[in-house]
Amino acid sequence: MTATPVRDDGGAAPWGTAEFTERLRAVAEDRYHDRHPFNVRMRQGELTPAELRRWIINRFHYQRHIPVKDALILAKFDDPALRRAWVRRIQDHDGTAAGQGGIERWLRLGEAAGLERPALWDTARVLPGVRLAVEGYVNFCRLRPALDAVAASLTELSAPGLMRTRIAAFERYYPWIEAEGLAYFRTRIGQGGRDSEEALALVQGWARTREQQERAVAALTFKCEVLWALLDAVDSASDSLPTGTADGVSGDALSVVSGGAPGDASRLVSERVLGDALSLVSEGVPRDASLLVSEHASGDVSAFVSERASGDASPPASERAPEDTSPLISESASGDIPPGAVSPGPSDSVASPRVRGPAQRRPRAARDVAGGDVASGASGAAAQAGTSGAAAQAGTLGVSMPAKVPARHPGAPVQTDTPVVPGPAGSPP
Ligand SMILES: O=C(O)c1cc(C(=O)O)c2c(n1)C(=O)C(=O)c1cc(C(=O)O)[nH]c1-2
Repeated sequence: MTATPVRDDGGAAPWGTAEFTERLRAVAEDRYHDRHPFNVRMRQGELTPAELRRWIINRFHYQRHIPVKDALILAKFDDPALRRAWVRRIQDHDGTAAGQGGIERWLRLGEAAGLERPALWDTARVLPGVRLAVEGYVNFCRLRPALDAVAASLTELSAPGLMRTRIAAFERYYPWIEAEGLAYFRTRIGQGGRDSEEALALVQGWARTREQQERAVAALTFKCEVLWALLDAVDSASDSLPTGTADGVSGDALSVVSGGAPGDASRLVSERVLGDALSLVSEGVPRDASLLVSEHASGDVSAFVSERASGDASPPASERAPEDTSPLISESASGDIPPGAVSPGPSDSVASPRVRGPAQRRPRAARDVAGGDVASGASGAAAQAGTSGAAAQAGTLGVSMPAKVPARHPGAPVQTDTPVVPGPAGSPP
């Protein structure tokens, strides 16, 4: 790395492309979840069938939200060529017809491991920490500028190598998982390599100032922490712990927290819901990045929240979805009500986890911030918010609903319009 040149205005000069790229790759190398003890045990053949099934169920929650976050990113692009390129990611996961795509392949992985499809679709079985990590990522991509959201996807630079190792480990140590179940991982080797190289080119082109480059590095660091936190939750799960609570509640809380929603919005939510948790979480958000959210999102968010706070903007009850309309409910509704999933799947027996020291489980950045504490604080808030009678209402509509349907906290912000950005040839997002 070179010494930092200083511009005339006192700001640091941008890194050259090679140094910027090296810094991004260094983040992935230092903090990627291939180093997480759960992944280490997976590749060493040490996971029990119950642990692997727990991972498959919880990772599915991540998988099913990838196209959701990609749709949020797509909506930021003004350039048709860029949208055409990005929409392929959604198709990779959703397929272009029923029975295709990555989500389908992950469901088949579940079946190959003895899990019925409803067990994967059932969000009530998702661990609270996994729910928070995934919603943190989705909301990061919802609230941040395109540069940050695309940079966050750069963990995929490291994914193909992990896939190859995982396939070899599954074939060697977990032969009880039928071989065709590994199609998901095989397909991702090519897709992940292509996606990450495309995303890297975009980020290199967009991040022209040092500040933008640092934002990209911070976004990638955040994403590594998302993946790490997800595995922490899976690794430390125990039969005695409850699984997830209301999707919308925890998600809305986290959208404020991880997205760094500014001004009125964070004050309102922190007073009403999060209390100390908010201050803990905001420590975990890269500082530079949260400043940027304020730049881009503050107007929209505060306008919305003050409307909500005054009460004037609430739609009449007849216009509301059961209990309340939450972007997070609708975001995950497609999965909550999967085609043909009328009942929860069989319960997977989850083996008692091994006990490990907490310090062992997180990369440096995650140990230094309060992510774990926040997760429990935010999920506690979520749990208090309760559930609704939406299932009963949905019954009258002839659709199956999960037993628990989340209520959204009235003070939580909804989706904000992030600025639409031009393609690579335009000015940076
Ligand atoms: O199994 C893994 O370790 C792993 C990691 C990642 C990643 O690095 O974000 C992704 C995936 N898998 C994956 O399957 C996938 O579709 C994917 C999309 C993205 C993304 O951020 O856009 N990451 C990943």
